[in-house]
Amino acid sequence: MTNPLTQTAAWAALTEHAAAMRGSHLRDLFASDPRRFASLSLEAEGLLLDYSKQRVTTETLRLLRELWRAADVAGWQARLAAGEAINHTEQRAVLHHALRHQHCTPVLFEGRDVMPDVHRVLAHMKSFCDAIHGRHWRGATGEPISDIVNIGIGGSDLGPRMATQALAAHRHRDVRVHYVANLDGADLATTLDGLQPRTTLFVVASKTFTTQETMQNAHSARAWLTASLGEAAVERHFVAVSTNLEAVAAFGIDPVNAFEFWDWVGGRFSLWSAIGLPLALAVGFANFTRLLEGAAAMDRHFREAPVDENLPATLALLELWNTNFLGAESRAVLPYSQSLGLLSRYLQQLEMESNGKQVGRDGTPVGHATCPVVWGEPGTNGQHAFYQLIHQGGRLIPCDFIAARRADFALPGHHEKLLANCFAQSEALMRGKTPVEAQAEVGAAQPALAPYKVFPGNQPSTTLLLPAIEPYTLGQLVALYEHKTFALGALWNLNSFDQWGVEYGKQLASRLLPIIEGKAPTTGLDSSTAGLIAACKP
Ligand SMILES: O=P(O)(O)OC[C@H]1O[C@H](O)[C@H](O)[C@@H](O)[C@@H]1O
Repeated sequence: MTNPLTQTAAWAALTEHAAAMRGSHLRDLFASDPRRFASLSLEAEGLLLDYSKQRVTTETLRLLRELWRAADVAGWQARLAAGEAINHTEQRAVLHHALRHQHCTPVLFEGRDVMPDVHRVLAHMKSFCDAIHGRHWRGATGEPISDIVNIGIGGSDLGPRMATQALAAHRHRDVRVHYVANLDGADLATTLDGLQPRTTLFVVASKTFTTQETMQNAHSARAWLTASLGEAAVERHFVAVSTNLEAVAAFGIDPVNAFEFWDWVGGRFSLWSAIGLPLALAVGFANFTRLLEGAAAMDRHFREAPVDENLPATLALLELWNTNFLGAESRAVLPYSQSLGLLSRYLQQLEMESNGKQVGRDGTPVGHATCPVVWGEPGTNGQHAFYQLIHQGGRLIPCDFIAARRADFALPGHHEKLLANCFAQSEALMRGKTPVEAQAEVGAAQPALAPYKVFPGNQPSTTLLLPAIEPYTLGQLVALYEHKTFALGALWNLNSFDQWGVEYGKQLASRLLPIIEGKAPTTGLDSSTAGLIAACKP
C-alpha cells in the first residue's frame, strides 16, 4: 500500500494547488504583495525563519498544515515522548530528547525513569572535563593532557566534530581536540603526526563498539601509544563512550573511564549523550550544558507551538512541498558562517540516513519521493564554486541559507559583507534576471552576450537567522533539524530511526577482505569485483 497520506483530500488539494501555481514566478509574487515577508516568515525562540522566498503562498501553507493534521504528526510526537518502540524494525524507543530534558519530571522507558542515569553520566562527564581542564588528570608520565583524539565514525563523529568547529570561538585554550573517522590510515597517521603520546588522550566513541573503522583506528592508536609508553599506559590515555560496556572492557579500557549511553539513543541523534564528550572537552562543560538547554528549548517549541508558528513543522512542510509537489531532488545547505562549515555533512547523516528510504512503516513502498540529496558548503566559498549551477543550471534546488546576526569572530569589516552576500544570493535566486534586463545591461555594444546573462530565478530558498553562533543557539539549530527530520518521517510514513541501507556494503566488505588478503578464492565474484581485486595484488 502506498503512503495513506497521498490518498487524503489534503494531498489531492495540494496536487491541484501545485498545478495552479505552475507558471507563477517568485518575483511576481513579491511584486504583487508588499506584505509577503510579514506573512511568510516566523519569529520564535529568538530565531527568524524567512520562507517568503519559497514558491508558496499563504494558501499553500494552509493546505500543507491540513496535511500535517491528516498525518497525525502530533500522535507520533506523543508516541515518541511516551517511549514507545517507534523504531519498530529494531524494536527500540527513541528518547534522545531525555538527554537534554531540563525538568525534574520523569522520562519513562519500560516503566522506569531514565533521568537518574542521564544525570549520572552527565556528572561523570563534568568531573572528567574538570579533571582534564584543571590538569588533575595526568598521563602515564605524570604530564597533563594537551591533545584529545576522538576516534569514531558516523553519529559518533559528525555531531561533536561539527559542533566543535561551530563553537570554535568558545574553545578551551589548554586542550586541542582532533577527530579521526576514516578507515584510511591517512586519517589517523596525519592526526598523530606532531602529537606526543605522553600528552595525548584518546576517546574511543562507538555506540556498538564493533564498527570496523573505529576498532581498527582504536587498535592502531593503542599500538602508537604503547610503542613508546608501554601497555600500562592505556588506562591513563584511553577512555570510551559506548552502549556496549563489555566490549569496552574487553578492549582494555578501565570501566571507570567508560561513559555510557543507551539503546534508545540513535547514533545520528547522539550528540547530546556522552558522544558529546570531546565537544565538552573542547568548549568546557558549561558550554555543553548550554547546548543541551538550547535543544531543550526547541523541544518545547516543537511540542507546544501551533503548527502555523512551529519552526520544525514549517521546515518539514516546505521540504515535502518542494519534494512531492515541485519535484526537487536535492537541497543545498548554505551557512554564511565558517563555524557552521560542517553543518551540511552533519545534516547529510541526520536527514539522509533517517529518511533516505522507500519502504514505509507497513513494509511496502511509500509510492512517492522522500528525502532529497542534502549537500552544501559554507558561503561565501560556495559562491565561487557551485552556485553557477544553482543560478543557471536549470535545476530546481531549494536552498537553506543560515546566517547569524552577530559575528562569532568579530574582525572589522567582515560580517556586514558576509550578510550582504548571503542576502544578495537569495535575492538573485528569487528574482533572476530577465532577457530585457540582461539586454539593457550588456547594451548595444555586445548584444550577443545577453542570453548568457539571463537568470531564470524562481529558485526557492529559506533563510534562517540566528542571533549568533553560540552553544545555546547551536543546540536550537540542531534540534530544529532533528524535529524537521522526525516530522518528515511521520509525513512520509517512514521509520526514520533504522538504517538497514548501511548494512549490505558492510556484509560484502567482510566477505571480500579474506579474498583481498589472499586467504580465499575469487570464485563466485562478478568479473568487475574479481578484476579490481586482481589489479591490487602486490
Ligand atoms: O557508533 P557506532 O556503533 O560505531 O556506529 C557508527 C555509525 O555506523 C553505522 O553504520 C550507522 O550507519 C551510523 O548510524 C552510526 O552512527
